[in-house]
Amino acid sequence: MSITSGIPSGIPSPLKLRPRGDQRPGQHPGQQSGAVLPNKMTARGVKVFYGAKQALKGIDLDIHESRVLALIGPSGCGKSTFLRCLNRMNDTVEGCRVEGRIALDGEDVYGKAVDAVQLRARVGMVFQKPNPFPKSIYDNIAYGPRIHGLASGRDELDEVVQSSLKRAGLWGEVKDRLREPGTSLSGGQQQRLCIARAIAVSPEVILMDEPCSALDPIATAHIEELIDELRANYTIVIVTHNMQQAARVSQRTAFFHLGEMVECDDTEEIFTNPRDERTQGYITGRYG
Ligand SMILES: Nc1ncnc2c1ncn2[C@@H]1O[C@H](COP(=O)(O)OP(=O)(O)OP(=O)(O)O)[C@@H](O)[C@H]1O
Repeated sequence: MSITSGIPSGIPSPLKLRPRGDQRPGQHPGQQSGAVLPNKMTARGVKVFYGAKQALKGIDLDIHESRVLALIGPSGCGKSTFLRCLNRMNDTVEGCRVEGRIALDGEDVYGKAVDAVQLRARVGMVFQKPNPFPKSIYDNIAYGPRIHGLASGRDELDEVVQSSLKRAGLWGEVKDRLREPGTSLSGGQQQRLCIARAIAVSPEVILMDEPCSALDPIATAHIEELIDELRANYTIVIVTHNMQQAARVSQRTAFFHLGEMVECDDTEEIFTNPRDERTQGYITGRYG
């Protein structure tokens, strides 16, 4: 499947900055121009503190259903921190405090009634470094459905394992070696295994934190194609340092800087016609 987004493969120079406040009436700064798409998740006034240090300074962002949203920005600007707020991975970080509201289908994910483990099944995560469990390829995928009671018997579990591996584009390569350790796969295959593992519990949103940074260009191309295919069924948020990758895989891009979300728009707009000079500086390589 083609993953071109209409943007040339190099990083295009921005044509000009749009004047600040050049927003359509009623449009939220984190909202895409053009057609109104349903929000799968929303963030409002999200602040994050690590002890006394503030890492996010009030993020407002809409995450549209069945789209890929890329989070870009210089190192330390808070992209991963924001990503981890979306499925409460920050709950596991000592001294981390989150304020504001994050909703999934309108429901506050930090609400008292919300079970973080269940939330993480709905909002799955793929990490920078492939991290298969020290188990067989089969058991890597079967683990989540087993603990969440998503398959009623062996046949159903086999079916979930097969369909997850197919969706992750890995079935053909591993169907005859399901009992081999997940760690016996190549790095790119391991990352697709981790994506299959996330898919196996039927998530609605998949968060990806620099999923290709440990991979070679061919494995990266495989994952990028996969991301494009997956968005038909899942909402995806990806953190990437690679602006060509953001341009290739995402429909919307949000630029973060020093704990703020500076602007979010159609990816093509961000890369050709950013509103803010900080975005322009970053995408033209002046800093970051
Ligand atoms: N566990 C932690 N404890 C203390 N400070 C942290 C922790 N995690 C992140 N930070 C700080 O929060 C800020 C944002 O970090 P974060 O990792 O979210 O940025 P990032 O944009 O994802 O960076 P990078 O692109 O380098 O991965 C940084 O100043 C970082 O040092």
